[in-house]
Amino acid sequence: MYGTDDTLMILDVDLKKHLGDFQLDATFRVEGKRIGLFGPSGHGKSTLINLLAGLLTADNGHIQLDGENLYHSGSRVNQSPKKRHIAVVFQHAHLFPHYSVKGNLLYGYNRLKSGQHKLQPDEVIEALDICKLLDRQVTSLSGGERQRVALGRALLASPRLLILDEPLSALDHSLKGQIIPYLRKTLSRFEIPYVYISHSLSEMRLLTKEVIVLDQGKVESVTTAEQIALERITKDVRGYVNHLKLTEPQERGTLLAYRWGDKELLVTARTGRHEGLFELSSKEILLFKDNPGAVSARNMFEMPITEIRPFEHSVAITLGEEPNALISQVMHEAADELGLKVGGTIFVGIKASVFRPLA
Ligand SMILES: Nc1ncnc2c1ncn2[C@@H]1O[C@H](COP(=O)(O)OP(=O)(O)OP(=O)(O)O)[C@@H](O)[C@H]1O
Repeated sequence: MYGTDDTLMILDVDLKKHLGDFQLDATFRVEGKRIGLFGPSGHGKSTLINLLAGLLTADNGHIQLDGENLYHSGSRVNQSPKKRHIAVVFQHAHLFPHYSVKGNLLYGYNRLKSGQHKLQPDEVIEALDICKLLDRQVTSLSGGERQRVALGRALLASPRLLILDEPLSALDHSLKGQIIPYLRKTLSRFEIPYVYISHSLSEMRLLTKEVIVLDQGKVESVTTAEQIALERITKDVRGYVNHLKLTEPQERGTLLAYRWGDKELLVTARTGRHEGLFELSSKEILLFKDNPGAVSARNMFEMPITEIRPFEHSVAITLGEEPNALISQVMHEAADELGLKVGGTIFVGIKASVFRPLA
């Protein structure tokens, strides 16, 4: 997790909306500034955010943002989208084709009254690394560049709430990997609260804190992406995916060595000297009761056991403390044989080849 929580947004929603055969019946109250809206396709995420932004009107209910009614059917309040000051970045960046990148970026900014500008163009342009694109026509941009410009335009409109509606889903895997760091950096730097919509749990974990889970038009829970990931540990073939931030590699023969807390991790160089986030599945962390001596795993440490959580078919074991904690998983029988205890220690083996760069 990153950023501070000093500008929390309170969003209180109770909405009903009938669309053909679909019924949205969403009730939740969430406090935070990095909110996720998560759920399978067709379960009402876009309908809900269109209602929040005022692009669609509910049958009845209310939307309160920081105590102010944006919509309240009982009191006949229904603020226009413009008055709500909510900016939306859609899946396909809807840029104005007849304006340059600069023209697009400044579109909302130039329409604000003085005193309404929360952010300045230079800082947004720098954070999104789009300085070299300013004079380009938007029709010549790549998908990732278009999304960065769309995000910059939305931020410069100084909204009270930013909605990101699956902003990465139209991009291929490697472009996603490139744009996620910009999103993380930009969204954590500027104090604009946002709602991030996706059906990717990985994006939810990297970009949000509180998560509203929609299921068939209803709010199933308000939770965190970490909690969802943990609960899926036995259902997901990849188990629980640990994210490790590794920088400044040193060469160690054919491997790369990264400093990780007080330890050194040896990693196979798959994509050169990658710096940033790496993924490591809970299934790829082997546990040993005693030091096994010579093994093929290049990484072998003794780590403290800080939490043990039993799930249906396996047990999740947290090793070490944040920001260098890892979650491993073993079957219940193995957990018994290993004699795991919170406060005890265990030997941990990880092959150098199992770390995957996120980009
Ligand atoms: N105007 C409409 N008339 C009838 N049904 C609609 C209308 N708009 C949306 N729906 C239906 O409402 C349901 C919810 O749609 P919505 O777009 O909100 O889902 P979603 O969770 O955003 O899905 P996705 O992740 O695929 O974007 C779907 O079954 C959709 O077909």
